[in-house]
Amino acid sequence: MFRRFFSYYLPYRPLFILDFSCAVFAALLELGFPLAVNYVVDELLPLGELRSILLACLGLLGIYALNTVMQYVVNYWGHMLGINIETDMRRKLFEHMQRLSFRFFDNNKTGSLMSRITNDLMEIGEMAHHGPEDLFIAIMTLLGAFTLMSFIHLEMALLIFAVIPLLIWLSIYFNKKMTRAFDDMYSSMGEFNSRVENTIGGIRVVQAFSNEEFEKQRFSHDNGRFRTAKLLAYKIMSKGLSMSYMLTRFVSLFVLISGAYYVIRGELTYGEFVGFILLSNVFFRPIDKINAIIESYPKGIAGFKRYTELMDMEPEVADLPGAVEVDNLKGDIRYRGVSFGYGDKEKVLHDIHLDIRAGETVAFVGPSGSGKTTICSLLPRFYDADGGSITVDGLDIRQMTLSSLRRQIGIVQQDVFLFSGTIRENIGYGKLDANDEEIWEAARRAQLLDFIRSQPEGMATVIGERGVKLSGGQKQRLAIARMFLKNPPILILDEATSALDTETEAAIQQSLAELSAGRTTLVIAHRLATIKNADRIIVVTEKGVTEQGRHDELIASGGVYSRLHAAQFGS
Ligand SMILES: Nc1ncnc2c1ncn2[C@@H]1O[C@H](COP(=O)(O)OP(=O)(O)OP(=O)(O)O)[C@@H](O)[C@H]1O
Repeated sequence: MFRRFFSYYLPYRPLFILDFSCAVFAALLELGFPLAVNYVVDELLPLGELRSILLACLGLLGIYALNTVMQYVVNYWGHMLGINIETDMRRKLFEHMQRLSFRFFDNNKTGSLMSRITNDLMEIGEMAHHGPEDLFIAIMTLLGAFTLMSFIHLEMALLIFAVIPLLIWLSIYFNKKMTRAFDDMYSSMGEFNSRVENTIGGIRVVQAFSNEEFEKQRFSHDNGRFRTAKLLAYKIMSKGLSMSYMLTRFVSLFVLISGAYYVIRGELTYGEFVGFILLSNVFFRPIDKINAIIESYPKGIAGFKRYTELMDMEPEVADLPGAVEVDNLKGDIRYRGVSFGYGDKEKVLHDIHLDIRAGETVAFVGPSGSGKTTICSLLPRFYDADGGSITVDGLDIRQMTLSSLRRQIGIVQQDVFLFSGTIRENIGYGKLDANDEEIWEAARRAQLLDFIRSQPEGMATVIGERGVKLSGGQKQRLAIARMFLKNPPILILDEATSALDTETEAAIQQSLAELSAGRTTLVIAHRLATIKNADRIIVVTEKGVTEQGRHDELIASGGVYSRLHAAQFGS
């Protein structure tokens, strides 16, 4: 894992070297200061010459000034190193998430994924800056201070050094406990974010059901759990910090008493005594640093573990080696013996055989949950079939690159998802490099012109989050305009007009008819009235495809379709 972590430093070698060398230099200057004081007290003070003392102090001022610059570099450029690494990781994670398949998003909550991209990575960034550098400097200062102290008085130095194993043991002990506590804290933070995301996203449902009280209680339960997890982590941390503080202060006291003893016995000069005290402070400073690392390290490691878990997750649906780019497909679709199930649950599709000719409009009907949507989801490879094959124009869809296949298929979903932004941006999502003329043309064909012109801001009208400021019909038209712009040879219309009133529906049906002209169109419908004119109706039940044919033929055959029709319209 460490190797993997350090690989993120590679692009920033010069920055790392700069930061590291400044930090080492600053640490050396820190060590030099007690020696200088020792010299001033023992050599210059007895001479009684203020001038040379002032000169020496001027030298010290120089050391301080230099150190100030070093500190700035370490703080600013060092953090820049951490921020760069954090930014790279965030970009990689985001890019990786874009590749992950539908099933992954079916099983993971949005809030918890967001928490990984934001909080976790912030902690990793802190660790990336402080971790290796601070550890190295801490060890270096510790050994440097010890060497200098042992030159002054070996016995005292050895006694102080004896405390180190105890401090390190304390660190390791608390570190382990804290890693676990922070792991829990981040898991509950993910859960907590999911809850917030869900409730705020669904606030309209909450208010419509007057369930605010219920949501408040659920929220405060999760909030409480998060608080407990966080408190536990900080309790462990505080115990560790207090123990090591107490220990270091004991040692300082010990230095004072034993130093005074040796001065009285004449084994130590005043200057050496002062130098020793200052050095013992320098000696313990790295321990504070180590404690700081102990605080950030488990958080960073917990975050990095969660990060690598996600990064190691391979997309279930991906390009096969040698997959080809396809373009201008005609849309001749064949399903051969296709079976599919979501996870460990019972299979939804068994041995599906379908032949859809290029340019044909077929409508899938059947009882709810029979698998109509699932059949269509396999075509753009949102999920891969477990068995059998699907071909378009004679080529297996697994032999095509995912992106080129999906460019050939347009989907108008039941629940149109619009991004917060302007009308123009949302139509333009169908073809990112579309010019104004193309966008206006798409809007015209989707019969959106009157609406756009009635808005004071026109195309620049902001439609609110997920398009809340639009009516159901306007959202549908926007989705249709997007499709005109994308202009794919294959279309999937998922219940596209089920939520609209009769008049709007008729108008939208007209746009849809225009949209589907010349394209292979798969319609998933419940409203049998809207699909009478389909070239073919395919009836899907739990048993698979049970009937297919034109409306009149299916009514005449007296099967499932005629019963569904009778149920909707009366016989
Ligand atoms: N993402 C999913 N994860 C797990 N199970 C799913 C998922 N999507 C659908 N299912 C299940 O698969 C079965 C078929 O669902 P599908 O949406 O294909 O049916 P449908 O015929 O389109 O239904 P409807 O007409 O109600 O939209 C259902 O039992 C459903 O519970």
